[in-house]
Formats: sequence, structure tokens, C-alpha cells
Amino acid sequence: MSRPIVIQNASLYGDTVATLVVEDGVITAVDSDTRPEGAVVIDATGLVALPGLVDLHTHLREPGREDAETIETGSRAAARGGWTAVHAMANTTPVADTAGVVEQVWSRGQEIGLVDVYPIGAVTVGLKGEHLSEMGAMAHSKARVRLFSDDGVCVYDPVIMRRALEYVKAFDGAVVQHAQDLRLTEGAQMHEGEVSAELGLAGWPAVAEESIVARDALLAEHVGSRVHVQHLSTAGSVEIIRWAKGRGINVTAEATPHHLLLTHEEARTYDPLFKVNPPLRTQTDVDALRAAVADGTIDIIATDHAPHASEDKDCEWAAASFGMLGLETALGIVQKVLVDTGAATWRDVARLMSEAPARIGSVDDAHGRPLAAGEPANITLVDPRAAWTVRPEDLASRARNTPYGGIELPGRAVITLLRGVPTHLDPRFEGAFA
Ligand SMILES: NC(=O)N[C@@H](CC(=O)O)C(=O)O
Ligand SMILES: [Zn+2]
Ligand SMILES: [Zn+2]
Repeated sequence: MSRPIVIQNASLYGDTVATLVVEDGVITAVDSDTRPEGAVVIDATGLVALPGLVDLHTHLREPGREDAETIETGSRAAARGGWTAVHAMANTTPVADTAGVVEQVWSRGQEIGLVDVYPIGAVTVGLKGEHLSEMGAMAHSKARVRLFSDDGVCVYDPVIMRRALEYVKAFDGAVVQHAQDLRLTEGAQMHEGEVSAELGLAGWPAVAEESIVARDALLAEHVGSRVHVQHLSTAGSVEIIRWAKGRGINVTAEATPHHLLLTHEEARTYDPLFKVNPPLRTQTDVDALRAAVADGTIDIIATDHAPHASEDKDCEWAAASFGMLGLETALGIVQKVLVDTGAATWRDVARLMSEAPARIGSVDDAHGRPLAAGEPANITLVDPRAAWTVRPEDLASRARNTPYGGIELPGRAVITLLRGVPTHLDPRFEGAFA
């Protein structure tokens, strides 16, 4: 058993200042004078306490591309970023399309113990879009899979999508969609617009995302099922989600930190660190995404942490892989673009990055719980005044493909607790736990 921890003067949800007492992995008291014997006492003055963050969209690359990331290095990156749970995407080698693979991923995550790793199952065998995977077997395996996604590719065939939506109803699951019309984006390299025209790079038009978002919302309505749309990137997609929710369709959506911060102008550098799927869009899209996060149309912020080996990124734009790192920088970017701008509060951040993703991922028995007595001690302490400069070489991730090298972020997680066990400690707190 780990030592009891007393966290004094933390600002719960950036709001009331209180003391949290943690014993045997559980919050045993809030704002009491209890001091369990042998407790580690932390002075959290100036720190914001949030429920441990839950990422609904992480690529861990194991099995198959352990040169880019492993469950261990990705777990460490997650803990450092303030996450206590991540949902691991299925586009590994082999693909997570069987009970065997998802059980391995789940068990490896538990063995490492830095973060709960919840595998997402593939919708179709080998992500090929042709035959449904053994979703039921994955759902009933010890990994208890509830979310299914072919992320990296779109579930393009509307009949397959319909069947998947019907199937997941049996275990209260959801289909998680990478919305990309394949025909409209053949060979696409970046957002289709002024910049792609100037640079002469093949464009990925907004309509290629929006048409699939609309189709899937309607399919979910038709069969009475639940769909979650990944990495929403356009103002039009926001309008469709808003419309679908107004109509009572069971749809949820996520935005990534990079789509909330960066635009297609970055492509002018020709630096593949900015090459991502869906592509960075226009400032109008960024503004619409921020507004949708603020008003609740977009339910969650998810990283789409996509590690790549250097040979897949240190090359010319057209040859490079899509994707960028996100776990260690997400909280700082969210503070920068939402909290420090007044668009959202820390209370909102708790909802966007912990409570709502836990609910959508059906892990809300363990994560995204209230900071209250009797709840599991999954806690992230954020120092909103600990500005830092991102240095790719300092990241815990095995990969180095962050687009934020040299950028200053306003704050970061300084302590992460998973069931009362510190999984990340800023050096200033190491002494207290020694
Ligand atoms: N986002 C990306 O650009 N890449 C992701 C796949 C995906 O999320 O679609 C990856 O697996 O590298
Ligand atoms: Zn995707
Ligand atoms: Zn992804």
C-alpha cells in the first residue's frame, strides 16, 4: 500500500480551496483536519486539482511499431501530461481486431501501472472496411471494450457503418468515427484552400469530413445507436453536430488541441511536423471549434497523440506520415487557448478532459469521478503558473514529432495520482514523497 497523502490548499476545479486526504487509493476526506499517520503532506497552494484526465484518442503503437512508441513510453508521457486513463487506438500491427490483441494491450497497461490503458477495438477486420471484427468477443473479453474505431481510416461503406452501429447497441457501446470521405481525399496532403493552392499540395476539402459526419449522425438516428466523431476540424462539422444534437441524435464529438491552436498557414514551412489528419484548417475553423468547445457542442478534447519514428517525419512533406504528439502538451495548450482567454474555466476543463471522455468511453465507474470522499484518488494537480518551453528532447514519449518545439506553454501538470499512487511528480515534490 502506498503512503497516505494530504493535499493542502488545492483549488478544487479552480474554485474552492480545500484539503484532500488520500488513503489506500481512495479520497477519504475533503476539507477535514484528519492527518493519517505517516502521510505525505503536499502544499498545493496555487495549484488546481482536477479529476485525472482521460484521453479518448491515443496511439500507443504497440504492438508493431515499438520504435515509435510503446505502451510503457506512451503511459509515461500520459502520466506526465496529467492523464490517468487513455484509450488506445486499434491501428497497430497486428490490428486490435480480436479479443486476444485487446486483452494483451489491456494487461500490458495494467502491468506498467502508470495509466489505465483502455483498448479501442477495430470496427472492421484489419481496418479494411469490409467485414465487421469480432466486436462481441472484444466487448466480453477482460478488456471490456466499449468503443470501436477504424481510426486512421474512415468506416466508409454505409452498410458496414450501419451494421456496426446496430451491433454496439447490444453492449451499450459506440462507434467512433474518423470522418473522411476516401474518394474526396485521394492523395490529399493538407487542407484544401488558398494555402494548398499556393503551395501546390493536393487539398483535403472540408466537405470530405462534413459529409461523413452528417451521414453518420443520420445513420445513428436511423438505427437508434451512438456515434462519436473524432478530431472534428471544420466549422461546417460543428454546425452539423449542433443540428444533430438539437434533433436528439446520440452523437458526441471531440476536438484536438492542435486543431484549436494551429492553422493551415503552418504548412508554408513545409515542415512535416504540421502534417496531420484531418489537416490543420483555417482561422475561421479554429474559432468555430473554440466556440463549440465553450458552448458544449463539442463534448471533449482528445489528443490524437500520434507518435512517428523519425524516418517517417524527417523527410519531405509528401512522403511524411500524418500525425503529431499530444499527450504532454495538451493541458498547456488548453490552458493557453481556452482558460487564459476566458473561453472556459477549469471546471469546464474537468468536464472536457476527464468527466465527459470517461462517460463516452464507459469508464466512468473508475475515472472522471468527482473530487469527493469515497471516490478513487485519480487526481491531477495543475500549476497554471508553471510556464515552460517545449523541448522535444525532454519528452517522455519515444517519438519526437511535436510541432510545439520552442513554444512556451503557460502551465502543466505537476502531480498525477493514479489510485493514490504518484505516476508523475514535478521535481519540487519529490522530496515530500522521498
Ligand atoms: N491523426 C493522424 O494524422 N494520424 C493518426 C491516425 C488518425 O488519427 O487518423 C496515426 O495513427 O498516425
Ligand atoms: Zn483519425
Ligand atoms: Zn488518431
